Amino acid sequence: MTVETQKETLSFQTEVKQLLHLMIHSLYSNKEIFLRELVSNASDALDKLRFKSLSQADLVEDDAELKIRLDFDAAAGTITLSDNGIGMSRQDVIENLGTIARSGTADFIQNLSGDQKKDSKLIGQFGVGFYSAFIVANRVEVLTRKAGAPAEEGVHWDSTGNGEFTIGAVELAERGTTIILHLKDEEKEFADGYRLRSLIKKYSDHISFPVVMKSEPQETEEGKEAEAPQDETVNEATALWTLPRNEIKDDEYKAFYKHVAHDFEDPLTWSHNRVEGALDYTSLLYIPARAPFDLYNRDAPRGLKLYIQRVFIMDDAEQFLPLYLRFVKGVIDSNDLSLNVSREILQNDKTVDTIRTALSKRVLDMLKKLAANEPEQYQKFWDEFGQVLKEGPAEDFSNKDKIAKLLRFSTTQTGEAAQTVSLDDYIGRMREGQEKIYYITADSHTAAKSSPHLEVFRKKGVEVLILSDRIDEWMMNYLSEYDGKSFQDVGRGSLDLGSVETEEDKKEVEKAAEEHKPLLERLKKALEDRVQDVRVTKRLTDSPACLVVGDFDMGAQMRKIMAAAGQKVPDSKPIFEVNVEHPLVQRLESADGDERFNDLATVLLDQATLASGEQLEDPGSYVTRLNRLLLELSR
Ligand SMILES: Nc1ncnc2c1ncn2[C@@H]1O[C@H](COP(=O)(O)OP(=O)(O)OP(=O)(O)O)[C@@H](O)[C@H]1O
Repeated sequence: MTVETQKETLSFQTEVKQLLHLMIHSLYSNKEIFLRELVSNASDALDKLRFKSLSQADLVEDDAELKIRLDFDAAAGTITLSDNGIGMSRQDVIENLGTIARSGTADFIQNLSGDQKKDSKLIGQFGVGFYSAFIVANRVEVLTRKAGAPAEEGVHWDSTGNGEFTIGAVELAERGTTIILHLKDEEKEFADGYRLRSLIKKYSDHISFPVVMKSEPQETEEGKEAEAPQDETVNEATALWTLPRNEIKDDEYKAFYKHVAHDFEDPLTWSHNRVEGALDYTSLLYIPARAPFDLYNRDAPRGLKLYIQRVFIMDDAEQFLPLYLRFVKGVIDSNDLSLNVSREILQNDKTVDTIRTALSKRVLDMLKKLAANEPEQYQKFWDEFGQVLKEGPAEDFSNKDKIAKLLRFSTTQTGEAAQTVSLDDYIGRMREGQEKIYYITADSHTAAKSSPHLEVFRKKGVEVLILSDRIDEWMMNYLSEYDGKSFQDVGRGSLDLGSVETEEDKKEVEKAAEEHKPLLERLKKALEDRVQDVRVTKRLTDSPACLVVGDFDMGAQMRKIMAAAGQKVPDSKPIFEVNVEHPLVQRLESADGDERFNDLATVLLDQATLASGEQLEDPGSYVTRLNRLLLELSR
């Protein structure tokens, strides 16, 4: 290295400091992953150079053999990893190795608990990357020169990982990046040929580029001169997805996933397919075990790594999968697209549309298989990504039945908030004579579980799906039936229990409505500003009254979503249903004086509103009325 000029000391962004601290402390038991991360970065840098050189052939200069070099010095306790890839400019280095650009990072870090065991799992949501070098090194140097830049634009970055780094200009004869790890005393064992070889084999065997090391010195016979160590490629260096499936071991699939996804946990499952015929492409799709922290940020990077004829084209090619499958990671390698595609071209390309349709089906089939063969693993998937899959019926109407099969619900039968019941399970347990799939929506599982709307279902032993995720009511707008059975919101319209309800039940309600007509009329008049109708309920056994949404009116959850989005919410009043068997309603019937009747009726309506999880427009009046009634009672 020549004399360093333009040297300055800069501070890491706060988030980097926090991440470094977290990484060093929580990934300690996985420390060997540093090598995979650095090799993955080197491989990405080579991919990027190869791509750029398609349009700028002179970028590769006279150094066209793309490779990664790994050296070590046991005496000095250093490991050196070099690539002749795209390299970085001074500005690139400051941005890439001093900051984290992903939005939401600060919030993510804020939410860490400080409990190393828990946090080490969470870091999987982040991806580890370059900073993992500091797990084993107490000083890291980076020497890099951007492809195409002159030798004097080399950059030297140097840091002990303690909040600051220095950056200076040096002359570098070759393009690309060299990373020198000065190992901590207790990690010096990594500066060993066998150890490094085995780590490369284990984690980076099937990346697309050769990893070259010097051969180990041979034992020599006395008197003979030792042969000088030779360069040798220590990995297979054939991109994994290009191999036939039967030649790939599960461990190799898993290692490759970690390389592609920068994840340190195994994937839940994968699907590797070669399609030939009208279209010719290979896909290798993985389902991760853990959601990234920014899964719900719809602008966060997502998508597959796109290769065309084995040449890397871009990361995060989101056009190959619909948004509701944005958790899928992997590679698509097409022989039909032109090497000079851009994101804009991909957006309007028929071939891409066809591939997206096929890949969506493939992912759904892969999930179906996982659910059938490894239900516990599927449950893990659901807990992490279920909410995203719920966007599916709206986004991908043609696959809505397949998606519906994959949904999992909490129900009145399980009594727990965990979503574990499939629609097939539900149908398998339907009561004789039950024709519909019943569900309830509410803001929270607790509110849904104690909703008065469930009373008659409990009495009749009919299971009800409990939907309390924000997206649920919206999703149900797109699911009208499953397996020939229609869905019925138990809080909407007139209740149809099919033949679970006897003729007698029906007659009784009709009779009650007739008998209590004057009460219903009086209630309607008293509450006409707030309800569209008053009727005798079939829903309640224990509660005096409840609110029902009209068949074509918007439910409470949707109203809230629309209001939060600043949209105008259509005006509609609920239907008020009363349980004429209930003593409070009977008392209402015998109430004399309009004031007392109105008080009691309004209190019942307010209570029904509260029980449906809504807030009262005028809570103060509710309290005043209730107190007045309580005082009367104690008189
Ligand atoms: N060997 C390299 N050559 C060129 N650029 C590199 C190299 N290593 C890292 N970089 C640059 O530094 C950036 C940050 O690397 P880092 O490993 O921290 O994150 P990442 O690879 O982008 O994401 P993650 O590893 O979290 O998926 C990379 O995106 C890349 O631009």
